[in-house]
Amino acid sequence: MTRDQASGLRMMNQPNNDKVKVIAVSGGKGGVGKTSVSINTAVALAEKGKRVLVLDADLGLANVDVMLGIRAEKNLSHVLSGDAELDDIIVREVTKGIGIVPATSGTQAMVELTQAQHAGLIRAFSEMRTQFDILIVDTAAGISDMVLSFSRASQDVLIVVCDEPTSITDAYALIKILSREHGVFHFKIVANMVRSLREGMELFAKLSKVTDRFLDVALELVATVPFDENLRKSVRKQKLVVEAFPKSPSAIAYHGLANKIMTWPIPQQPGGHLEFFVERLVQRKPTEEDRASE
Ligand SMILES: Nc1ncnc2c1ncn2[C@@H]1O[C@H](COP(=O)(O)OP(=O)(O)OP(=O)(O)O)[C@@H](O)[C@H]1O
Repeated sequence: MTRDQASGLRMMNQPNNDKVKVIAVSGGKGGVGKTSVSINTAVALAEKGKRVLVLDADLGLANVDVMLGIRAEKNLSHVLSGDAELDDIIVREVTKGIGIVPATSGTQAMVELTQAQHAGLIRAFSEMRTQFDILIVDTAAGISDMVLSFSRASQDVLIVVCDEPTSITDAYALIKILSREHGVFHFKIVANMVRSLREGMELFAKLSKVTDRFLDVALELVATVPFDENLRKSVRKQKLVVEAFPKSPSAIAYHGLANKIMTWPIPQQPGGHLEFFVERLVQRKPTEEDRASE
């Protein structure tokens, strides 16, 4: 770590960034509902008085853009190159209490960031003036280094699954690589697009059966989101279901998840969790060369 990075991390010992909870939303497979979970839960948390930042680590702002009819001129890549500050790229017009950090363009892996970009990322977080309580990271599909870095760095990892063989196998592959190579052993499962609570529990049981058999991990079912036509209807209105149809089954489920999140412990280490998050985010996996020089 360079001197710049270390001093950037020390700067995070400020009340501004104290006690931030960081949650990654992953899933392995695309289209399982990660963005819907991230953004609706963020709004539900905001309605309960939390200040929430959603870091869109998916490709572009495509999903959120389409969902909400917003367009971002600058994104995380401008922050990494030093052309913008995090505070300046946050999209705030979505709904009161939440801000969105648009994704970096392309799929550049966090582990492939240059030294200057590493320092830029740490500086960007440490200098952030925006105050928030919860950071939700909406990761991309797949098991790219970027997805792994964000999941490894977060305090809680939510895995969204639906009842399709490919969703279950992709979620399993993600859990396997996170546990075997990145030291993540606890996963909070969201069963999405299910027809009943029972179907949600069966889906969770299917996934747990394989993880129990082959991996040393702990899974917890934290939400069952019903299949809900209102979700698609609200997208057509460029609104979120929690706002457009607050009494619909999925909105109730997102609120239930938000209530649970409010009970999860907040990190107590000095500087809150943001320092830890950024430190882990930019950590490289040791290379053969590193090992040889040890
Ligand atoms: N519970 C649900 N009921 C019905 N439709 C849903 C539900 N959850 C998500 N969807 C729909 O499924 C589609 C994919 O959802 P979403 O974009 O949230 O998934 P994603 O995992 O973020 O996808 P991607 O990997 O492409 O970013 C959207 O059209 C969304 O409206």
